[in-house]
Amino acid sequence: MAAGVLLFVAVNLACLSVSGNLVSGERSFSIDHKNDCFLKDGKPFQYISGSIHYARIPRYYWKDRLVKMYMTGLNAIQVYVPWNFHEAVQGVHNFTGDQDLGHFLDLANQTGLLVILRPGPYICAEWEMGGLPAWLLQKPSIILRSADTDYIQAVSNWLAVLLPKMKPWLYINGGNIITVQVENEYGSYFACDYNYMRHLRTLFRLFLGEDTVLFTTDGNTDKEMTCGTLEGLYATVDFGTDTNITQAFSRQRQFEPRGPLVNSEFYTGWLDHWGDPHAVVDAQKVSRVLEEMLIMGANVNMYMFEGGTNFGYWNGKVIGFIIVVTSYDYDAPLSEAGDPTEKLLAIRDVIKQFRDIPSGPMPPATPKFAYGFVTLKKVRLSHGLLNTLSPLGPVKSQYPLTFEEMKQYYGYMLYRTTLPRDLSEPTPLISPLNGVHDRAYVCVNGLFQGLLERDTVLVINVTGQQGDTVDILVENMGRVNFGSKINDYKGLLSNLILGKDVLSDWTIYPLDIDGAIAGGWPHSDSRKSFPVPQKDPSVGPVLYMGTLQPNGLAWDTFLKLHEWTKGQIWINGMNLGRYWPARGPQQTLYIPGPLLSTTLPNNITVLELERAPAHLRVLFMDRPQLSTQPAPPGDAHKKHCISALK
Ligand SMILES: CCCC/N=C1\SC[C@@H]2[C@H](O)[C@H](O)[C@@H](O)CN12
Repeated sequence: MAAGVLLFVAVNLACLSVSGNLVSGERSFSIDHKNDCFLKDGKPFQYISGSIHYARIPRYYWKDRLVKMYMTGLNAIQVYVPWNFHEAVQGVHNFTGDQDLGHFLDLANQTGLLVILRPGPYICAEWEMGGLPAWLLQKPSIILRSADTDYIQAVSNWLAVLLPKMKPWLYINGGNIITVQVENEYGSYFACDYNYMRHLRTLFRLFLGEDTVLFTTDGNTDKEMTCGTLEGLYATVDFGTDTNITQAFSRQRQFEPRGPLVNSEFYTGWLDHWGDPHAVVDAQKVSRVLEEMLIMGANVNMYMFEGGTNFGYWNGKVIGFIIVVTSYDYDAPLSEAGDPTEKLLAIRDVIKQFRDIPSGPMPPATPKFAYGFVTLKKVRLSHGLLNTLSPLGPVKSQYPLTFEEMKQYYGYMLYRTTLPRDLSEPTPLISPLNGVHDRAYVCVNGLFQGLLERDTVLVINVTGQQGDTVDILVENMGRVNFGSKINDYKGLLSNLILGKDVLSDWTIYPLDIDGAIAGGWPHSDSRKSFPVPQKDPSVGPVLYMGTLQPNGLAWDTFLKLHEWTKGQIWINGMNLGRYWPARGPQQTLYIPGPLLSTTLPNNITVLELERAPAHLRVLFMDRPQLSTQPAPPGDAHKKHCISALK
């Protein structure tokens, strides 16, 4: 063992012998700067924690995942609170159903798990806009994550709702929250605004009291730690399996000469972007590095332990057109569907060396079912369709308006105008300022002409006659969640040029597809409307529908859209997220069993944006496929199904 590690080990073993002098029965959680450890009720405490995001798991499965984490030997979980998940509309707060954070914390408490809470207000997390609500962008010049007065006002209003709500769950108040993080890797952000961090510290202290352990997390570089840390907030670091542990903790010691060693995000896997290979991290490497840190007496949170899914439009992205996929499996110890893996087994074997593992069997993988093929059909176009999808009606504007200007923040927007002249020859349609955010599907008189894609496809050719209807469906693929470009406006941010003409006189339809589907459309479309003759556009944006007949089972399943291209899918009104098998690596979408009905037909709606296969079939499988490379034959899928755990 390297000398450096021995030094850390010696210092931290001291912590194991100490015991604080507390009034018996008094609850406390604090930092012992003399013996370099946490103290829980006056006794040395080392947390072995895992990240789990309730916003990425249906409420029904929260307990299942938490029990599996407890049975692995964890004594704590780390939880992000996505601001935009709870305040989608400014001033309207939702803490019910899948947003019921209090219920999640109670389940963790009942399961015997302490909580490391990370309320941000920014959280990164490969989550839409890093958890910040898009309505903040109503102020075009807002400087997010700074002392910008409008941003600070919105943050203060949000934390004045959230933090008092969290106070009863503080460990010192009888709950299970032991530490609370302020902001998130702030040192990696350009602003480096100490007034902002001081304001947050004031709010957290105001609402959570002086006794709560507040901390920060940053990458282990000097610049990051310099801008991300603040007096009164305990500085911690994050790093993965390829980082030198001694160097990383030495960096923490530069800022916290005494106190517990903490790796707040030990990466057990990694995230996927559309078009990249599926990321995996070797299980043996994870368990070896974990063991080294625990031997040093370090406190470790494994990021992720249970990743889950970016349902709906919740995925994030990095700058440009590098977009996080729908699955947040993260190659984590618990799979996206909550199945224990070999990696979990290896981690559990390590933890056994440091603390007693709960007796009893590991709960098995939830049952999966291959419901088989369902053949879809096109949704009948009708004159009333736009009234259904855009009930508030269109907005007319000489030049395009953004999603934010239209006060629609997610999904799709239809921009309609007419051809200013005859285009007998293919004529370039360009977005000169790369202003298509993020993809635009261009149709003329209902016929698909091509697509423009941010950063990559900036010109297509168009033909038609003067007066033809030009429909441009613009897709918001998720907002930047990391770095300086998180002011990620969506829609047509600049004019489109067709030949020599600037296209103008737009009719803009905010599309509430989710609302229409939640209202039963298109399966209950009883409207006596006259179908519009379809020029059979087998390419371009087309809606499809179908039904998965009930079979008495509501088991988890995975939907494969083989030979479909790219789109969005809803089942029984739930937006399952984006699919893009043509780009990969993800090939299947996770469908939680509780979403399905055991007795009623399960309604499927698909918005295919580019091209559907002739067979119009989708396949419900009993195993995921997260890589473009098909899973090897045999029991490879059992990589995710260790049901034999003792
Ligand atoms: C090189 C960019 C590093 C950005 N930080 C990342 S990528 C995966 C994780 C999660 O986003 C997590 O929310 C961040 O705190 C740290 N991290």
